[in-house]
Amino acid sequence: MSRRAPEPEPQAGSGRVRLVVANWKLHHTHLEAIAFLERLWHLLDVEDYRRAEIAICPAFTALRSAQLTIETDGMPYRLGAQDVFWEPSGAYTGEVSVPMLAKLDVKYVIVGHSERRRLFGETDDVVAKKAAAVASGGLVPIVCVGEVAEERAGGTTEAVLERQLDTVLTTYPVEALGELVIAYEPVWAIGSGTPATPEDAEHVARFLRDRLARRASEAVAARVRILYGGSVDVGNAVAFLAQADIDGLLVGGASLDPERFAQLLGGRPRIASTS
Ligand SMILES: O=C(CO)COP(=O)(O)O
Repeated sequence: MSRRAPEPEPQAGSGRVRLVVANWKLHHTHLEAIAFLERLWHLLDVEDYRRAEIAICPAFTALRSAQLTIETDGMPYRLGAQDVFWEPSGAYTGEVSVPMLAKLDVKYVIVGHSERRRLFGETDDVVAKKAAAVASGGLVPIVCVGEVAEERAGGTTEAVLERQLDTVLTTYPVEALGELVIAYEPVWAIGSGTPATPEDAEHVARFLRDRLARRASEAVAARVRILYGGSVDVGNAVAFLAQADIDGLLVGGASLDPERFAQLLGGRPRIASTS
């Protein structure tokens, strides 16, 4: 099926284009990825594409198939990767580089997801190196920040976020700052079925934007897109998107099934009802 989808429109108030990202984590083979994309393309209305840019982040093994499927059918989906290494090439067995992803038409790269930090020992410095490499290579990092339950209970959420964000800003190419995407993912909300409240998430998004204004500039702070992630689903997506400083969503579990993800993107109540 070949049809043209409209470009996503900037939000009236902020001028920022909403971004909804599917992070499939360790799910879906390349065949399942193709089937998912074809089904999503069938389910979504042309109008759904005006409301948000949609990015799909499959496993590395599914990127090539996803790229071909998207290109062949002229689908409006952006491709994203879930991780990357900061060196462009070399003796780094098992790693994948930014130039390799660029050749697959990958636009976004998730860096610093809490699962990478927690399970694979990624430090703030590692996350900063990856984010800078992605931006220098002309791609857009989606930098994940977020506190664990103990930090939240101990009242150190803002200090943790500040440290995570500031480390990235220290080495990030200045000319690319406006394109940066930040995802606030409170670790306790990921996969738990207990999301942050939209008000709490907005409070943190505002905090991050203020921090960007101080560390970079007002202009950068006004352009950077801030996403919320952590137990986002059909029933709460609209409430998060209704917040002034939340420009999109980073969706895990609810992005795996095309019917569920399509409903989240365009299902009732529609995202349009927030603007
Ligand atoms: O980690 C996440 C997305 O990156 C969130 O996962 P869930 O949506 O499954 O809570």
